[in-house]
Amino acid sequence: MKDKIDFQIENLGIPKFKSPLQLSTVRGDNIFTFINETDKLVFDTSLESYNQCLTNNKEPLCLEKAGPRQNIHFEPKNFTAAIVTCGGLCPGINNVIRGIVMALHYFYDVKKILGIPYGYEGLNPEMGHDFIALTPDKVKDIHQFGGTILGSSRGAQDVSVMVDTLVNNNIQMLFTIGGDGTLKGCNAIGEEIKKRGLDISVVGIPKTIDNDVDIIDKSFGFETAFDIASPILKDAHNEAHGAYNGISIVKLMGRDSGFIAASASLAMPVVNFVLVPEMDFDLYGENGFLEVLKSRLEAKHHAVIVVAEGAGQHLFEKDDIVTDASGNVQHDDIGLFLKQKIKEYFSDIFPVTIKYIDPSYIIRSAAANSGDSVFCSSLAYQAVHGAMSGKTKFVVGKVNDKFVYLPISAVVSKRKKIDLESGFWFAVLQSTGQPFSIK
Ligand SMILES: Nc1ncnc2c1ncn2[C@@H]1O[C@H](COP(=O)(O)OP(=O)(O)OP(=O)(O)O)[C@@H](O)[C@H]1O
Ligand SMILES: O=P(O)(O)OC[C@H]1O[C@](O)(CO)[C@@H](O)[C@@H]1O
Ligand SMILES: [Mg+2]
Repeated sequence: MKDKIDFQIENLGIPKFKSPLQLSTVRGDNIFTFINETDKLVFDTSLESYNQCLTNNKEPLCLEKAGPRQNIHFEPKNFTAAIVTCGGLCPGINNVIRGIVMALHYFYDVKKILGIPYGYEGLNPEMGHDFIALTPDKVKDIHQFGGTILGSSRGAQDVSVMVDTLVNNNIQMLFTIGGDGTLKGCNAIGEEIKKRGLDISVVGIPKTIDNDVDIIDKSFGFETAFDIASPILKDAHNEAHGAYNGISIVKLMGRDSGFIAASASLAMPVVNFVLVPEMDFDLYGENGFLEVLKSRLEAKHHAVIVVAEGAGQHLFEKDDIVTDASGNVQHDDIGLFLKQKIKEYFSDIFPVTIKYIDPSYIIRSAAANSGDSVFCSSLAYQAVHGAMSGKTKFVVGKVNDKFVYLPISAVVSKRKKIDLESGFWFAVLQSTGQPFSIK
């Protein structure tokens, strides 16, 4: 049975230089072994899928294992690498920058590394931002801080101008740290490079607290974001509990996917209702949210509601769609809307006390927690190994808990959303006790 590699990564050429890494080529010598290009991982590990492959005499869909290769494409010392960070902030960006610089410098002897300031904007010379020279000394302490030392931005830039900038500055490797938009931008830059026949590798390291990048297990920063959100839910519970028929509403980020709201609520099981963009809930009617909330208050006299910012958008009457500079839809404020509707509904039923909490940017501007810090440096090292071997237009991430390389195109074709039929969402329903459907 031969592997079918649908997740095939493009390569700039056959790697012809020997890696400077002193690794092993055989198992059993207690030294890490180079990854062979034929080392693959099966994507769907279920027995059902395996049996289907056998029955249909088909090859399983495989993934490229991440890690250092024995032969590399770029001659160490001889080139310039660059790093850019785009989109919203996210815990761990500085850890990834640090990891990339350290790996390039110490593993591969790459001495010229440039930081591109303020996102893709920094690749447009007309903006007048100066590049930042990145050295181990410059980045050694940055993992302690949230944000990005390079700055970020949203908004479209001319891909051709950005590629001109790479060429004019002899940049042969570009690491882009960002969400779906950044990754699409990275792919577009990679396509333009290919069109021009240039020898430049572009890499994406998926960053988003929303955890909405498809296929990968999780994006870095997501875990820290819900880690910061969960103690806030405990405080919200104290507030709700402190009043007879007290209600706390906490709005958490999550533009189109409710992973932060759901995970924070699982981490702090004091939440009674989690409302996410993936749900199509109603406010009114016998099984509508307000009636379900009333039953909860009659039984327990307090309630904690966590709502993701993208939830309930179907409840607004919209005249026109507002977008940010990158074209992302800006949602109506579901938190304040719910507060108002709850107030109105209970005004002639019984008195309620409502506390509204919006932690907003606090959950994404902090430094990475320990778990994310470990994850970020591994992502950075794997990204460097892949780029050095000449792979391009790829992202690094974990799938089935293993580091792999995936074509950017595979992860940006759709957003990852909570599957309402999954065990994950069932766990949320078990933890909160909210009805399976609020209609
Ligand atoms: N299809 C595309 N082609 C080229 N560039 C793009 C594309 N989509 C987005 N970009 C650019 O990528 C950058 C970041 O995009 P965006 O603001 O959507 O953030 P993001 O990377 O998705 O991060 P976040 O998770 O914070 O939304 C912007 O400069 C945007 O113009
Ligand atoms: O206000 P900004 O910086 O445009 O970003 C807000 C958005 O960014 C995110 O945090 C994703 O990065 C979303 O959850 C949120 O909607
Ligand atoms: Mg985005």
